[in-house]
Amino acid sequence: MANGAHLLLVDDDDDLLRLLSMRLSANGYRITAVGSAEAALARLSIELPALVISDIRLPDKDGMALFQEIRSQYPALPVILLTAHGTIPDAVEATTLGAYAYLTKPFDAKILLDRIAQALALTAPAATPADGDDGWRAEIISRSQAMAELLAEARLVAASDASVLIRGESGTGKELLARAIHRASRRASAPFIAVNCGAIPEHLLESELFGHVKGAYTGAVTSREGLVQAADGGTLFLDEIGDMPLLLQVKLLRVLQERVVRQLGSDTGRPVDVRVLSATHRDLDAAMAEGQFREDLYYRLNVITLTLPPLAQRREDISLLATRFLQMLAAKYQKTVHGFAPDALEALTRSSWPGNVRQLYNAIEHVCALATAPLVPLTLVQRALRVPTLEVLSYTEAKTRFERNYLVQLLKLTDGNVSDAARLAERNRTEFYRLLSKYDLTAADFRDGNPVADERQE
Ligand SMILES: Nc1ncnc2c1ncn2[C@@H]1O[C@H](COP(=O)(O)OP(=O)(O)OP(=O)(O)O)[C@@H](O)[C@H]1O
Repeated sequence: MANGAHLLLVDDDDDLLRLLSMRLSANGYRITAVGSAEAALARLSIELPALVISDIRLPDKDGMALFQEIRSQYPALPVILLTAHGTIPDAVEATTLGAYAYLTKPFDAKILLDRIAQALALTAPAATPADGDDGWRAEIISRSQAMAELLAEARLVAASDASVLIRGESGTGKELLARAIHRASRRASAPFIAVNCGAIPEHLLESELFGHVKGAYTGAVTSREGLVQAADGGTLFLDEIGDMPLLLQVKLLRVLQERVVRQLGSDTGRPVDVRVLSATHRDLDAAMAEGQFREDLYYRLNVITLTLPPLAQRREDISLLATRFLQMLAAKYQKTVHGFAPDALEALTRSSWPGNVRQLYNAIEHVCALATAPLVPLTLVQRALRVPTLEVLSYTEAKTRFERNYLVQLLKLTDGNVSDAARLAERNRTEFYRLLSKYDLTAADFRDGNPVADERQE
């Protein structure tokens, strides 16, 4: 749906301008229509639209010059160019400079509507809750329906004191969500203590969680309060709970049931009031079936489950996350990078992201470090995604590369034994040697320090 998005139309053809305005208004857009580049720049300085649709040929300032000015002054503003046949090369060049798309006149209104919707979807702002009270989730960047629903649920859950199990693949933002729940809860002003149960060795985890008294074990030279106690009044976040050793699971369960912590080596317990949030990327049902995770603890921790969808299932979030991360990193590294070229953003959106938001952040950090222009091009994104760029080789070059690789593979496979390699290639030795010398390959280089007896060049 158009949702009343504001579009600026720029064309010196009055009839087209009128027709387009009617069509787009009928589709729910708010339209400002102007007949020249100067008028367009004036409008932009008054009110920034969500998108500009501009003819490439304009009377005063050329449409291309207008486009370039928009690029430099408002780099995040998407532009769709309209072109007649004579100006197609300019339009193609404009897309390499960051125009979202170009359409050749006469164009199909349906295609224009599709392009507008796509461009707006890539650049739409993050959803802001209607009550404006979004401080609790300020760190969570999202605009997908899936995340909006999850956050609405999290907000409700936060008001209760129920234990919450947050599930989701690694890097989906489980800890971020736990912090947000804490911030939205009545415990917000008390501590939020995060413990990564998978990262602390078993023998240390117990004393980290419950604390110890002086002399409880060799090396316990002073008494120490545990993390459960430190979270008193607040929230204890047990990350990677699926990695908690069975023995500690029993002890944790007892603390949660009795609401009393006993330091290692002490006989007396101290009352504690904590809300427990836990997270796992492991399949706890399978862990329970295998006897690796206690069922009673599972039910105590899992009063409510929230599941963070993998990034690939909320692709609408990708361009927003990427753009925000780029802005944050550009500021951090003091680089002049404003945004992504449309095809670069599309490549990011289409990628599979098995490492989820963490992997996306790392990719953007890579891109930001290597960026040399204000608009990140597709090639740089492909590099960060480790997608090989399509290299068009001549037939001869492609054949040469193939032959060289083929010979190298054969020599590796046979440890440099030319007789065996020639046999596999179904060529005689003389011919095989000729091929090797054509590519400057020496069989001896593939032998493991032991020259093969019968391999002497003929
Ligand atoms: N929606 C989001 N908005 C902004 N940053 C995010 C979002 N989701 C995740 N991140 C960032 O991605 C990184 C990974 O997030 P987080 O540590 O919360 O994931 P996790 O699911 O707990 O990972 P793991 O299972 O590996 O512990 C963090 O740097 C976090 O700030």
